[in-house]
Amino acid sequence: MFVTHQASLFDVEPSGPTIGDLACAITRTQLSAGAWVDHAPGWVAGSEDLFSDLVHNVAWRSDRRPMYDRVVDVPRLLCFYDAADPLPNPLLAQARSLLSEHYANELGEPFTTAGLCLYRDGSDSVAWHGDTIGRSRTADTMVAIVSLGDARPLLLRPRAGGATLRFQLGHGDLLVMGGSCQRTWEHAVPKTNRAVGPRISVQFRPHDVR
Ligand SMILES: O=C(O)CCC(=O)C(=O)O
Ligand SMILES: [Fe+2]
Repeated sequence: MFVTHQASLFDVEPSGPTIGDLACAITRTQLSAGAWVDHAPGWVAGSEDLFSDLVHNVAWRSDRRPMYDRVVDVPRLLCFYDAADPLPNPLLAQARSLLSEHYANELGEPFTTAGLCLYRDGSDSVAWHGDTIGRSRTADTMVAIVSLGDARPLLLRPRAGGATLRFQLGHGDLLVMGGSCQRTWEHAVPKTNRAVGPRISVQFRPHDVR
């Protein structure tokens, strides 16, 4: 495989990965315009095994997209699992069920799809955007992100202008964007010159939200 990753000393559990109790772990930050973020650092403990399973066994593909007068590689590898597709590791199915259960009342529907991104190094990134394809263009919803591998900052900024928030995400952390967040805020994972190892982001979304 093309990526190398050094296991974090703090992240290797002899018993393998385990998922924590969401109710105790989450801190909510209320944002402007009806948006919010929930953050649970280290939600998946011992996530190193899960990370290395996904790095090696997911059918990662690179996407290309038009930019100005050229077609360029999207700077990260991707794999998308629709609601009916089996997830590549049982822990992801468990995470999705726990998230669906925890947010059932507030979200009113389960998380169904899983989008996986692999940031191979600091030159992989995602530019400022909201996940506004589908119902999230017009309605409140949630996008739940589980981060594995090396930490990278996920930035959030209000579309109306204002200060940028920064969440350093990796090593089993959970971040959930909710309310109007996809419409009224944008998020990004910027490139960095720092030496960073690979990171995997798993995004769980409800039906017809991308
Ligand atoms: O890397 C992340 O956690 C964010 C990915 C993202 O925003 C997206 O794929 O829509
Ligand atoms: Fe996104």
